[in-house]
Amino acid sequence: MIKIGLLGCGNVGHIIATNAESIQVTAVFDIIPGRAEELAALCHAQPYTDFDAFMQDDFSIVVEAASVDAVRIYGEAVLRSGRDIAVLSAGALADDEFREHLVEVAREMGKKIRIPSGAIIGLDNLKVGQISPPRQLLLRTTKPPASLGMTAEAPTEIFKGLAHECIKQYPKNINVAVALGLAAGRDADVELWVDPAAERNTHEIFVEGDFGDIYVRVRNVPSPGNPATSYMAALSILTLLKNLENPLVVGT
Ligand SMILES: NC(=O)C1=CN([C@@H]2O[C@H](COP(=O)(O)OP(=O)(O)OC[C@H]3O[C@@H](n4cnc5c(N)ncnc54)[C@H](O)[C@@H]3O)[C@@H](O)[C@H]2O)C=CC1
Ligand SMILES: O=C([O-])CC(=O)C(=O)O
Repeated sequence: MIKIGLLGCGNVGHIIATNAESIQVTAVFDIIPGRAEELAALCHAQPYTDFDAFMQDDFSIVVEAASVDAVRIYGEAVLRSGRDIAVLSAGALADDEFREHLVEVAREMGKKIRIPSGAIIGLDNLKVGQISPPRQLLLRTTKPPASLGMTAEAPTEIFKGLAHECIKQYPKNINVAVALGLAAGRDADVELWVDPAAERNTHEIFVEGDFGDIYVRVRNVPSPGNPATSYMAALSILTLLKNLENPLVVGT
């Protein structure tokens, strides 16, 4: 059974730790002590608020469900310890210099940085863009205003531009856009909307290239502990973990 160290004991951390049927969460780490202790008690793991102590525990992969900052702070140390890292806060990799360095460290150590599809669908086949670059790659995301900590009377576009700029302003809300770009091999265009009538987190993906054109709409149910995060994002990382040791690999 694969042993994981969980970095981040918030909403996604809870979903992972309490649904970990074919994986064993041995250690959990959070900057907020109460969170680490509460989650550790739920899944019979060891709680840590000190990163170096956490890294001494017994696990083969770190699952990051914390923040863009956490990836920047701890990503390299995880890889240098000889472990893979699964990254949900993919927005950290929007910074070319940081990403190239982290990838170089992973290559040097023979380890992997794994990015799940998260709150969207189809990252696997969007990778065809690495061979046949898409002319259009647009993500239109619409969320309830409260999930971004704001109010709005009507549907309002709060950002239009490139993913690597959007993630700087909304690091808790648009990691999907950066993941999309990493898959397709180019920065995605982003339109971020808030809509007071929205009950779901909707991601619409528009792609056009020599291969044809694609339109995908994902209408995600918000997760119970954090409405900004879609429930699917937690299921996606759980699925990645469940399949790590499966000899049958489905998807590009
Ligand atoms: N790639 C994707 O499709 C998606 C990515 N996300 C991202 O996943 C991450 C987790 O989401 P949630 O669990 O809903 O967030 P959350 O806010 O409920 O939980 C995050 C936890 O991580 C802890 N944390 C944050 N920074 C830390 C640090 N530097 N060191 C240690 N602990 C730290 C916090 O104290 C908190 O307990 C967020 O960054 C979110 O933006 C969320 C949805 C989709
Ligand atoms: O969960 C979502 O719908 C998207 C999200 O927050 C992110 O990409 O950071």
